[in-house]
Amino acid sequence: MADKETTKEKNGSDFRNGTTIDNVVGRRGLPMIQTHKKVMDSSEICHDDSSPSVKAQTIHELHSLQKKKNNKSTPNTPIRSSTTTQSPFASISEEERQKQKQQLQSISESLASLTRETGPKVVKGDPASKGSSSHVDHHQHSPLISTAFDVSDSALKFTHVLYNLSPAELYEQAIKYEKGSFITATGALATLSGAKTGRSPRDKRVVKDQTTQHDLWWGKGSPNIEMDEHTFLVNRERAVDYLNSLEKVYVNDQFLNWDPEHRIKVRIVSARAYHSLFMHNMCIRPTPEELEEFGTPDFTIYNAGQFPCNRFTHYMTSSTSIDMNLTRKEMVILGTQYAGEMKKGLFSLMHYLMPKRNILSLHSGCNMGKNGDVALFFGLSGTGKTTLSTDHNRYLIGDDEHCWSENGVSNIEGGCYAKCVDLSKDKEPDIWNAIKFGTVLENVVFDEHTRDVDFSDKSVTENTRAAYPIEYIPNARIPCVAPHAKNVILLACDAFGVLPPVSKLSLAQTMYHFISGYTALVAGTEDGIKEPQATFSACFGAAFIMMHPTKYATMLAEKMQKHGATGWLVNTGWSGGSYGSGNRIKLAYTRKIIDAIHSGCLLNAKYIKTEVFGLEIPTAIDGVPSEILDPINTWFEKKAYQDTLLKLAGLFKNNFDGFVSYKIGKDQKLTEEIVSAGPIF
Ligand SMILES: Nc1ncnc2c1ncn2[C@@H]1O[C@H](COP(=O)(O)OP(=O)(O)O)[C@@H](O)[C@H]1O
Ligand SMILES: C=C(OP(=O)(O)O)C(=O)O
Ligand SMILES: [Ca+2]
Ligand SMILES: [Mn+2]
Repeated sequence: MADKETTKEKNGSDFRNGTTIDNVVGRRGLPMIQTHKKVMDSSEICHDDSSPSVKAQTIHELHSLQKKKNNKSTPNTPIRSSTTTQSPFASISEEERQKQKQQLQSISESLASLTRETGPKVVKGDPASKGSSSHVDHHQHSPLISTAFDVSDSALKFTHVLYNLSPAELYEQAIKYEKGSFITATGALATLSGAKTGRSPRDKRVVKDQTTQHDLWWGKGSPNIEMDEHTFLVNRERAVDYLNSLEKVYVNDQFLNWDPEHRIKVRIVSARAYHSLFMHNMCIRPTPEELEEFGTPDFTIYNAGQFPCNRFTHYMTSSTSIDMNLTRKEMVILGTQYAGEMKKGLFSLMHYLMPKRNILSLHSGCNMGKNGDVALFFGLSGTGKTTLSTDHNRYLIGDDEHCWSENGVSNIEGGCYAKCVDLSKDKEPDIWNAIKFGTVLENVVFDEHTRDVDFSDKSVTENTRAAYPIEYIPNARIPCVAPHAKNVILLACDAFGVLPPVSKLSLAQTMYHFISGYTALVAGTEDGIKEPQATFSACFGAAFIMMHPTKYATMLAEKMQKHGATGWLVNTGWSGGSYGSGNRIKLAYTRKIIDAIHSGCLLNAKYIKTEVFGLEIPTAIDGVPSEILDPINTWFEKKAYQDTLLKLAGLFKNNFDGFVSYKIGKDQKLTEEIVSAGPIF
């Protein structure tokens, strides 16, 4: 290569020096046309004066000009040594040198094996780029097992760290190294999450130790399947060894919670650019100054998702394991590349940390009107939190995870994670427009040539997703904080089609439905299951809570009482029959219902009470056909409606039996009211 260039340059300079044309091109074809009459002497250079010449002497230098090195304003790009400096620290101040050294040391500590004598040799920058820095941090730490001179091959190798890369850099990494990465027509990064296209709640394990055995909810109904400390360490070692065996890992240092008083520092170590970009979008992005001062993280995720867990390991029932250790402040992911595990894993962490500070963590979306009225949207996956909180007429605070403290409501995240199946530009314009450069599009199908995404195509999965930074929604409120909630909207996607499109709830009813957490999973594509499956997920997110549901319910009741919030139950599911015979309530109608809640119109509307569930339903809402407000009107077969209603009521009752013995709030009266706020039949 170098030889060729030298030859080329030689020929060029011969010509420029005024050697006769024939001499230069003579034997190689047509003579070139001479534009300069005068034959120049050797000191003159022939060039085209119309544009200034490039300020580089060599092609190498030209390429080095293309990328501006700017450590001060963009410290979240990897620090690469320039072509002229030997060390990445050569051109920076002593203070900066120390900071960067500490950063590397901290990463080395994160990645340290617990059974060998040293942390890995970490080095910053892409191993593929020639100028990659060579600073090594061979970090010493205290091992669990102390063997005097235990030098392993892994201790001799470098692990390159790609630290807080920008979306553009991560795009390049993904496209170059991760099969299945493509740029779509609107600039999003399409990726595949591999064999797992959804969460694996049955593979989630939580370490039960002296602290957590008392703090957490264990046993029947709890999402916390126990594992012991030792097994966690076995899996941690497996993940860390896997990550260190790679040529490079991605490290994201970011924040959770927009409330500055309760901000949590998280570090995510992962093997894929897809995972790094996903978390870049989903967590709060630090400013360059904040990143410089980051220090030690409060919690670390080791995502070794491409690598399976070992089924001979105790507690493992599949090749997938998502392990949470609250005492060590670590989470390990093995055997699943579904990015949602990281986001929801951190949410579980917040469901532990925040209530300990007397802050309520919520599986809800949140938005705010022009007058400062705040609404929360609780609901399980697919019930409409993201869709309904993204409202062109209101400020978006967040779509999925929030905290409610003495200061008001704050978003935990820095991004949104929207379902994309059947996404339409007309019905959901803000989400549609957010799918652009920087957005991660998981498991979608697109045209091979035009790269237009077909959102109706479920070939890979029905759970196609878009993860984008919250500021991609034009009316997002930054910082994502809001005053106390005025309306608490419980979303249930009722596939039985018997719950009213909207009901106004008493506080006791709100608690009853919050603890029940009813929605229906539609089997649809699954073989065998012909009818919808009711799911009761306490607090509308049982998979993510860490303590007993009544802990969260008590806090919610107190906050709603204190701030005078109204509870609502909104059915975003079926009407006029169950799944299969009826239809899903039109999104346009649900939006009108939500509008009427926000505006305050619905609070003072005329109500009638339903049988069995005892729900208060309005008789009229602007823009919604009145006959659909009472579901019985929409069913052709009234008997079928009654039977289905009673069937659902029975399911509610069975589910709630598990909670009747728990006290909610300070006075016994509320508990009794809650128990009797369920269906009566
Ligand atoms: N009436 C309705 N209300 C809310 N969402 C609806 C309705 N009808 C259809 N949908 C669709 O249901 C899905 C709701 O998903 P999403 O808002 O992402 O839920 P979540 O954020 O709670 O997981 C979206 O694809 C939305 O288009
Ligand atoms: C990402 C998830 O959340 P949701 O569907 O509520 O947006 C999930 O449940 O895996
Ligand atoms: Ca969502
Ligand atoms: Mn969610």
